[in-house]
Amino acid sequence: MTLVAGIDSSTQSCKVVIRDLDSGAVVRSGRASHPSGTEVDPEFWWEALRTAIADAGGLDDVAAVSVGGQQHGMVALDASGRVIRPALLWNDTRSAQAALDLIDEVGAADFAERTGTVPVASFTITKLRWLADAEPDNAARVAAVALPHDWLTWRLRGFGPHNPVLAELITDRSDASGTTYFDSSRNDYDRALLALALRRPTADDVVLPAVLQPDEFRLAATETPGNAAATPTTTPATGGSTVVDPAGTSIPLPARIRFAPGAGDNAAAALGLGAVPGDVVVSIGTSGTVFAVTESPARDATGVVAGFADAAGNYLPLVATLNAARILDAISTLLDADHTELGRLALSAEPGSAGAVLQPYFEGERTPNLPQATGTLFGMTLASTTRPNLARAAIEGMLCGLADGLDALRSQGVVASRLLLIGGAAQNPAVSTIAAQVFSVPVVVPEPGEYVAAGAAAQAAWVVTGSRPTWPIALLAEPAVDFRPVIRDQYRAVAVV
Ligand SMILES: Nc1ncnc2c1ncn2[C@@H]1O[C@H](COP(=O)(O)OP(=O)(O)O)[C@@H](O)[C@H]1O
Ligand SMILES: O=C(CO)[C@@H](O)[C@H](O)COP(=O)(O)O
Repeated sequence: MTLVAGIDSSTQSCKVVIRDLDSGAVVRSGRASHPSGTEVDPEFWWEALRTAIADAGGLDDVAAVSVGGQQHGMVALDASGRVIRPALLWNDTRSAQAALDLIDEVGAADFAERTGTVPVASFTITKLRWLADAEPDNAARVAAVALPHDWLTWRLRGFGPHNPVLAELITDRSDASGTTYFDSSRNDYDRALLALALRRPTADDVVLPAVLQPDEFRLAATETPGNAAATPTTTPATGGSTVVDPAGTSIPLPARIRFAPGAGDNAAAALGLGAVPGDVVVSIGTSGTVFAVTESPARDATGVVAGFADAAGNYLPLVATLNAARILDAISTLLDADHTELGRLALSAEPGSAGAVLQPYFEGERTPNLPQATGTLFGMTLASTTRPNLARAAIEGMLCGLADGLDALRSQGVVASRLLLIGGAAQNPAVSTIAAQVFSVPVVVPEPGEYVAAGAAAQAAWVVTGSRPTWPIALLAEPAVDFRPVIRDQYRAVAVV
């Protein structure tokens, strides 16, 4: 049996799945938590990755591995391969003004034309401009910029401060397209935009990860000519090699293990689900995302739809919200209920929550672009202010933001024949039931699973066989369309945009 490993280094945790290459069956898995906060030292991700790999029984019998991860986070490295400051994550809104400044300087239409996307605070380019303005000494030291999955792949291969070969950073089109200094039509970086962000005359000397094709791979540092700083040793049990890290953080890896390019988490999920044109994926994790695989790029000059690339050579127009599963976490805590009880309460209320409407901008919002916003509960009356209505209003408000996202995708020509609901909160039956009331498209809930890690595992399989695997997807539920216009009508009536 040939095994491949897929990793999802997401906002809240790191998940590892080991799959059988032929059938796609999950053979074993592991996970570990990430610290909370919108600014995180990448060493915590590395530590969580090591823990999750150990929890999954190690990688010493896998043929290939690939890392998917949260998009956009700024991992700035100096010339000695050290992380200059904690990474700013996709949900850190401090670069909102930097986004406005860059749009002023470049123009929204030009940004959309050159990169597919108009920047908001989430995107890497705005974080680099924030660094240049707020921490110029740190900005002056930037020798390379990586994304979370690029940096983890580099570390896993045996590079790092102990072996700082910046030129060995690798990535893929999907994650590169989330920087807003990459043009996924030309498959090349826009270094003029990068220089503008860093306030430098040129950024030609800044190392950016090499963008690999889906069937391209790299080997470990010990097996990469000219990069032998990490001394090879032999692992007796497997006859393989160990990537030695003087900091004592080695992960045993088999000889000749292949490292696939990795991907942004949403593109990896699309791959893991086998999404095809006509499928729209709604992911409800820390972020809420709505996206689709398309054959041509989106270029939305209004900035609502991000014109990303996918991980298989197509495109991935996407709308993201900052407020998704954690709204349900917060309301569960408020109601002193666990997720199961929250769902039970929500389903005991009527569609429309008796007029209660939760606009869930608890962490500011990205879509609509309101980084300073806060959440608001509208429609409080003696009749509506009950635990069931509040539980339902939380789910309805969260889903209405995503339904607006689907409308925006459609305005870019995306066809929605069915909607695949994934992510931590999709496991709640109340979420899928209410989704069938909010979206006027058939909803399909795949079996609970780590679809980002599944997509990364598919990338790993791809670099072993040379072609994309077709692994089956089991469905958990297909709730009948039960569209209740009252939910979106009420939400629209209170909309702050
Ligand atoms: N049954 C459930 N109902 C509602 N929320 C849930 C449920 N199970 C998990 N979650 C929430 O889903 C989130 C984790 O989802 P995940 O997709 O792994 O997030 P991320 O990829 O952003 O790290 C957490 O906020 C968790 O509390
Ligand atoms: O910013 C985006 C997409 O543009 C987010 O989707 C991040 O990629 C984080 O994803 P999760 O950790 O919430 O799954």
